[in-house]
Amino acid sequence: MAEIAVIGAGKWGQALHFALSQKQECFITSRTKRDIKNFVSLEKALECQHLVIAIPAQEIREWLKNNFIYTKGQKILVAAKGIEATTGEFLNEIYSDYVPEKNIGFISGPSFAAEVIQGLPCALVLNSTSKKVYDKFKPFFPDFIKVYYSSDVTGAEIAGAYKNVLAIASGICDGLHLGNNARASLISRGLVEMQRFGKKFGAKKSSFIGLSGAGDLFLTASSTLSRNYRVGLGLAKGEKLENILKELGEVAEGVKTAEAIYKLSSEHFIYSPIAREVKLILDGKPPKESLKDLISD
Ligand SMILES: NC(=O)C1=CN([C@@H]2O[C@H](COP(=O)(O)OP(=O)(O)OC[C@H]3O[C@@H](n4cnc5c(N)ncnc54)[C@H](O)[C@@H]3O)[C@@H](O)[C@H]2O)C=CC1
Ligand SMILES: O=C(CO)COP(=O)(O)O
Repeated sequence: MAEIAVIGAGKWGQALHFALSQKQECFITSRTKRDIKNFVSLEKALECQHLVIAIPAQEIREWLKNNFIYTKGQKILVAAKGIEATTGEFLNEIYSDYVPEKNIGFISGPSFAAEVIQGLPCALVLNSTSKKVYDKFKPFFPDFIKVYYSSDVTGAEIAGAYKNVLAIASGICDGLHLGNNARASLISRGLVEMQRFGKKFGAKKSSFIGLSGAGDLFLTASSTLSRNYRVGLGLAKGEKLENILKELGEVAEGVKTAEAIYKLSSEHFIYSPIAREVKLILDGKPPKESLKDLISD
């Protein structure tokens, strides 16, 4: 029996499959059959003792409900970055109905799939309340990926999800040609904003200044390799969200996560001005107006 399988063969699932195939056989599965080495059925993948699930945040509740059978005490790694828009629940809350906390971990950190699949160097954080999950998965990773451990699941999750919203904001800023000064201000204020949001949910400050927060934010908010950043560029040009997403053809988690953060910030009275303006722009507010509102007191 193979030890490890990736579930979800999108960009990130395929990149993780490539990485995890360097030292051992790694299976991969998805809802549509793909021409990838070691592609197997879901049933076969679920027989593995170690699973990496790369299904987007907004889809995972339904997927777990309809497909997931947890009977073998498998160890699970969650690769998605997002907060469920309909409920405002974090991924660890959704998964807690299916997998015991001691057997689950969450990946965070700056890691464009397009670079990982070329074997370029990368550093990730494996976040779990149980270090045993890290100890189990770490040996599976190839030499080009350095994997750190953190127990701050909430901090990593919030950082990974929030940076997607800030990447949209940064794309808007660059799309409006506001300059490097404006983008640097936006990113640094965004870092403070996500930290403030995280504090409300018990996240550790250190997660936001490390790889999971600043690392992933700096990456995503300054590169056209980021889908979320590209959504921002499109919005700044006045393109319709629907058309931007159609053209993208891949998930941009920041879109729905902006809704989730807006909801949670309203319920918990958290000051989240950048995420709020991103949500309003996604709902149709002209980006230039948002900017005025952001810089005026
Ligand atoms: N692409 C990247 O560089 C990185 C992506 N991530 C995160 O990983 C997650 C997945 O992203 P990508 O693979 O890049 O997106 P993608 O858009 O390339 O692929 C998404 C995959 O999820 C599958 N999927 C969607 N709905 C499904 C459902 N209801 N049931 C079963 N499968 C379903 C799709 O078939 C597709 O294979 C996202 O949360 C993203 O934020 C995290 C780090 C890096
Ligand atoms: O999370 C990512 C890199 O760490 C990928 O970001 P995008 O989904 O914006 O492409």
